[in-house]
Amino acid sequence: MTDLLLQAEGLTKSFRKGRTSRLAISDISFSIAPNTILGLVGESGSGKSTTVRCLLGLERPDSGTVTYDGHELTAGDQAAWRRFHDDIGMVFQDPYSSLNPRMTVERIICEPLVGRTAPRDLRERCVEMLELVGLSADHLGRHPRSFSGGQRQRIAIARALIARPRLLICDEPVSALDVSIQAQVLNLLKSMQETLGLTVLFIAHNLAVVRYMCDHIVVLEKGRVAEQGSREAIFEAPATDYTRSLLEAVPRTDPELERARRAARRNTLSTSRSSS
Ligand SMILES: Nc1ncnc2c1ncn2[C@@H]1O[C@H](COP(=O)(O)OP(=O)(O)OP(=O)(O)O)[C@@H](O)[C@H]1O
Repeated sequence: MTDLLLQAEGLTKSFRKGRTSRLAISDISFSIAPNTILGLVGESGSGKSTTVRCLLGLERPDSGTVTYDGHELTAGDQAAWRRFHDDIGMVFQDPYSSLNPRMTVERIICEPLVGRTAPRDLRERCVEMLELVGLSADHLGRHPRSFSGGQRQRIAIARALIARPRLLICDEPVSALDVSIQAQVLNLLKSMQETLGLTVLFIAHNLAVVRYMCDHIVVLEKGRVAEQGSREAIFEAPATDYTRSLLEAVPRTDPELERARRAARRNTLSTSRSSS
């Protein structure tokens, strides 16, 4: 046993383009402790998806290791990969394309458990999940088209959690939603994390969202880790110009983030004064 649930160590991956090969990620290392939320943040093209694909075994890294619950997955143990995949729930960016429009809500939510749970228990579990995400048994027979974006994301969350995963991977889970309902979905994810004791890998480009959600943050820049640390460290004393530029790019509508931005500027000024 280990006190870390998931570890990436030195992940490096390049893609061939014609005769040349380009590094997508280089020497990415971080770890996630159980029952915490780790944010993976960076601009488009910074390597978030490639990192997650390597973590999930969907891409084979050129070098580096992935270790889950004390077992090194990249050593090639298929049983360890299966256990890892069984422990994962995923919530994707776009609830309009991630839910099959032809399926009822009941089928969508129950799908991960079909063949693994007695049919008579499935409905009960499905209703339990619907209620947990703020919907009800009345919604079982309906199709995704009759739900708003926020409700669809609630259905996606119920589906991701029905098999009781230990690790929830959220890939930009609110960036396709109206700003007005983003907070509701984030609150739901946060309360699910706390209630169910989940470990969460949260991928996002919006720093306001990351600040609200995450305990520990890894900032990616051009395929490398620019910096990583606790939420407080990253937001109050960012160590790199890149993180500071990401902070400055967030719209000035979030008073908490505005405070963090001012603190970061103060810290930068005092650091440059003391070093000059
Ligand atoms: N299959 C691939 N073939 C070639 N290049 C790739 C492939 N996948 C990713 N890349 C390149 O690797 C780099 C990192 O891409 P990646 O998709 O991991 O970034 P990202 O941070 O997830 O971006 P986004 O937020 O836009 O999804 C980019 O330069 C991208 O073009």
